[in-house]
Parts: sequence; C-alpha cells; structure tokens
Amino acid sequence: MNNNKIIEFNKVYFGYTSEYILKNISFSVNEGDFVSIIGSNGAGKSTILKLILGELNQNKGEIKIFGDDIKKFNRLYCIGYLEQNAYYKVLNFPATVYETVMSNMFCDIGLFKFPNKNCRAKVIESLRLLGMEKYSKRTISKLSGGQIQRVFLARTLVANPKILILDEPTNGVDSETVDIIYNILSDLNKNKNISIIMVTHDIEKASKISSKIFCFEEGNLMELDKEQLELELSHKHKHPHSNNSNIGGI
Ligand SMILES: Nc1ncnc2c1ncn2[C@@H]1O[C@H](COP(=O)(O)OP(=O)(O)OP(=O)(O)O)[C@@H](O)[C@H]1O
Repeated sequence: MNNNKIIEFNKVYFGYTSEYILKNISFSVNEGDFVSIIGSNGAGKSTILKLILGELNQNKGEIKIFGDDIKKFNRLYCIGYLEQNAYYKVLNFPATVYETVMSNMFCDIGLFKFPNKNCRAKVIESLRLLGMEKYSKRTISKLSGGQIQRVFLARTLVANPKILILDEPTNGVDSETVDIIYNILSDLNKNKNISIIMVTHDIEKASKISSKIFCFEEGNLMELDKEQLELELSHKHKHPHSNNSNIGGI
C-alpha cells in the first residue's frame, strides 16, 4: 500500500433533485486500498460509485481520478465495474459464458476483429481464476445467480483494471460462493495490486478484508476507526437483519 491518491472527493455535493444526498463529502482512496462502503438502504452508496464512474456529475466540489479532474479523465478502461444485481440483466441473454467475458476485451482487440491467441488465453485464465472455466460453453442465462456473478467478475477482470468497483458483489449469492468471491477479491488486492472499492451490507466480512471502512449515512461519509467498527459489529450481532448503522445515532 502507498500514499498515491487514485480517487479524491473534495467537498462534493450531489442530488438527483434539489435535495442533496451527498453533502460536502471529502475522502480519498490510495493505490492498493481495499475500501468498503457500508450504510443503510437508500443512503447513496451506489450514487458515490456512479460519480466515480462519471455516470453522474457532481453539483459542487471536485472529483479527481488518478490525479486528473474527472471531467478530463479519459482512461475509464483502468476501472472495472461490477454493478448491483448484474445477473438480472442476463436472464434471456443468448451469449455463452466465454463470449460474455470476451465481450469486455474490445479495447484490446478492436471492433470487427477476431481475438488472437493471447486474448483467448486471457479469457480462459480469467474464468479459471473464478472457477468457471468448465462452464465456458454454457449459455450464461443457464447458470445460477452466484455463477453468473462469478462470470461477471471474470468479465471485469479480463480487461486488467487498476481499480475494481463493486456494488454489493455477493447479493443473492450462497454463503460458499460469498467466501470464494471474498477470497478472490482479497487475493486480487494483495497479490495483483488492484485497488478495490466495494459497497456492501456485509460489515463482518468487509471488516476482515478491507483496509478502510467508510460509513455513509444522511449524506455524510466517515471512515470508521477501530472502536467504531467494533460498535458496528456488536450492533450487527444483536440485530443481524438490520441494515441500519449504529454510528451517528441512526
Ligand atoms: N436515477 C435516480 N433518480 C432519482 N433518485 C434516485 C435515482 N437513483 C437513486 N435515487 C435515490 O437516491 C437515493 C440514494 O440511492 P442509492 O442507490 O445511491 O442508495 P444505496 O445506498 O446504494 O442503497 P441500497 O443499499 O438500497 O442499494 C435513494 O433515495 C434513491 O431512491
């Protein structure tokens, strides 16, 4: 881990309407960080990710990616994004697992060109990493939700991202696959130096693999220190089905 700032929010405000849901947010992510963002439903966690991806524009304040103002940043291929509930979108999709992963290599291949041996090997390697190589010829819609999620993660990784942005990557996934996905993420972060920003409701798992945990509530984002994290974890043990945070009196 080092102090190279790869994402910076400086006094950022954002609202879908005239009411702000991000209010004066400042935070930074360093190269090599594994950041988890927790908070209640509707707090605005996915909105933060969409601002990083440039899908939304802030109303006020400054966002920098790899030191560039986000409005000038044009290396989006450095960022891999696994959106929330991605698997719902492939319910009737006719592509195979292999084709789904290959479709994220157009930056390398170029449109209307055939993938070379290296590209094909990369796709298989990415599927292998996620334990999905043996399903490569299967139509993606004929996989389970957890398997589809793994394929989408393989699809994201095949483009060699420097930053991985994940919106609740283990939603709807069985507990065994959850552990597999978290182990893979931890490995990518530690051994492949991929910085990770993940929105999750699973604070327990997040606390084991993250280097920083941010709690987002009522428009404000704060990094949890050790004591606050313990408080959150004990609250979660007492109220296992609650999405609400114990921080800030919520
Ligand atoms: N396109 C949109 N237009 C208007 N309001 C929106 C839009 N997208 C999200 N919102 C609202 O903005 C708020 C924050 O939404 P967001 O999806 O960022 O929350 P979240 O913290 O990720 O929630 P969850 O944990 O349920 O996924 C919510 O009140 C939501 O209803």
